[in-house]
Amino acid sequence: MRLTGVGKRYGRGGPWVLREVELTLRPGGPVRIEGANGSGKSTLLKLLAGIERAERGTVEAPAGRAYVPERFPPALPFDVRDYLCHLGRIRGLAAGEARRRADHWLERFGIAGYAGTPIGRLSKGTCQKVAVAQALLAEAELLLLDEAWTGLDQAARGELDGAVAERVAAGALVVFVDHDPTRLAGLTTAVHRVDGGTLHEVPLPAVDGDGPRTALVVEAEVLPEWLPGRPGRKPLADGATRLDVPAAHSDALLRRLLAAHPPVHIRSVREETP
Ligand SMILES: Nc1ncnc2c1ncn2[C@@H]1O[C@H](COP(=O)(O)OP(=O)(O)OP(=O)(O)O)[C@@H](O)[C@H]1O
Repeated sequence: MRLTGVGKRYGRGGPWVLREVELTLRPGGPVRIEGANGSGKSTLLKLLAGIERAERGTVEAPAGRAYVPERFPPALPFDVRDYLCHLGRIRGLAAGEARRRADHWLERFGIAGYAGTPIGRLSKGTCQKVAVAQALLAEAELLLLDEAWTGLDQAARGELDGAVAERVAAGALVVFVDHDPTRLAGLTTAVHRVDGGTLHEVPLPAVDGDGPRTALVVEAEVLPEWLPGRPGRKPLADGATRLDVPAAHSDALLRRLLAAHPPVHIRSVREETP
């Protein structure tokens, strides 16, 4: 995915929100876009999603794109499951598969009980879960998340973290905006900052190495290349691998390992205080 010399402004004669933006992204890990309020992060994601058009330059992005907007329009004349199935069909899924995926994501986000509820009657957080589900259901090559965690309860935030790790493991490119600097820390492979209308790559924040750590002994044919917390990996004499991460990343790491294909057998998990 590549942006070359991209310029964007809203309306003729309006100020340029983005100027001469150059960006090349490859699958490998989630990419964070950061910047102050109003700097142009959502605008950049809309360009990548194909929702806004650049006045200058070119945007090359895969056709298979899914997007969670910062504001999801809740006044849609659909029940939750019908809406998800409808979007699945638009994205080329057969009716049965669209329904299977809709039910899968409703279940994972704990909102199966709302399948028959009109979207306009949902609470804000439940509506956000639907917004996230519609994007995940597509299994798109490019997944764009604009503050998608905002308003989700803790369990759903964890589900979304896990879903991002699964998309990355499947070879998708994930680009996200979030004001929490620890969001997907350890999994993120690049950070780009929007400032003064242009984009600069910034160094990845260090994963904290001084606090408590978690050591896991796992057995697997192949371990996923990207793991939350960027764990140290030490092969053991009996063929198992010892993974070592800051304890703050252990839940995300466990979730990722439990969702791995081929499966990973977790032999032991131990907290270690320095
Ligand atoms: N549809 C629009 N019409 C006119 N101006 C717009 C429109 N959308 C965004 N802008 C302007 O473009 C600039 C960048 O907005 P954008 O929403 O991309 O910023 P952001 O970095 O995502 O902000 P935040 O962190 O507050 O979500 C702002 O000055 C905003 O007012």
